[in-house]
Amino acid sequence: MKNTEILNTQDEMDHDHNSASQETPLRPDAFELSDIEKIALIKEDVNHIMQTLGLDLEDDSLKGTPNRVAKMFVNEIFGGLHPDRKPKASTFDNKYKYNEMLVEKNITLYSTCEHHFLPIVGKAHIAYISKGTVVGLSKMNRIVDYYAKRPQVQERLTMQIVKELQEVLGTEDVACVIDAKHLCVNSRGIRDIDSSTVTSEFGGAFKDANTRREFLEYIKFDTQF
Ligand SMILES: Nc1nc2c(ncn2[C@@H]2O[C@H](COP(=O)(O)OP(=O)(O)OP(=O)(O)O)[C@@H](O)[C@H]2O)c(=O)[nH]1
Ligand SMILES: [Zn+2]
Repeated sequence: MKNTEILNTQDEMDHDHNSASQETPLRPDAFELSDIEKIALIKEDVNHIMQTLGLDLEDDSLKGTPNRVAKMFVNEIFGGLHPDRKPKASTFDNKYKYNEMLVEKNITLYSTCEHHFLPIVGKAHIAYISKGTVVGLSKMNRIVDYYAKRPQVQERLTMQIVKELQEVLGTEDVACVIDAKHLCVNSRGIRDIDSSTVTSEFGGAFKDANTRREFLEYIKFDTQF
């Protein structure tokens, strides 16, 4: 049986949406250097780590690694640190007058644990109930991807996704559940390959038990095409 660690942010965390705990901790000078300058500095740092480990940086296969890791950090796995990369979420009037919940489920999630810089891999499920505005479906996947591309803890990631969609949609009625594997738990340390972590954030109408249950029922659908 799957051993699932439940971290229910709804019950256990502070719900003040302006609280600093939701913000990724960044220094005030975080964006003073350009991406190109950051890549050059990180390349030197990775070079230093590899030298310390005793690796031969003249080796054909290793010599490009410092540059590859630096580019990957700045442009890919930590690319979501830069606010310029926040996806523009195109919204529309709810002219269809669709007033039920909309669920975008099984959104593939790749993030990085901020404690060990190891991958977090999982699925995010989002629901909202329109108060007059709708958002393009793919924008929900893009918002997940943007906040995932940071050093993260799963609790903060879940809350950041909900807060962003609440702002974009102009409603509190947004929920997110994430089920993810942390390689820092699965592949090192305790090395429990089967455990995964579930977090949830239920805003507005989703605090109601029936509405929440409806969302949780939909995400159980085993959609095959
Ligand atoms: N709450 C929370 N904890 C996380 C997350 N990702 C990793 N962790 C945990 O952060 C903790 C860091 O604990 P430390 O004791 O400083 O790290 P460690 O010595 O490497 O611990 P072990 O993993 O137990 O070997 C570990 O228990 C991780 O499992 C996350 O998204 N949320
Ligand atoms: Zn970790």
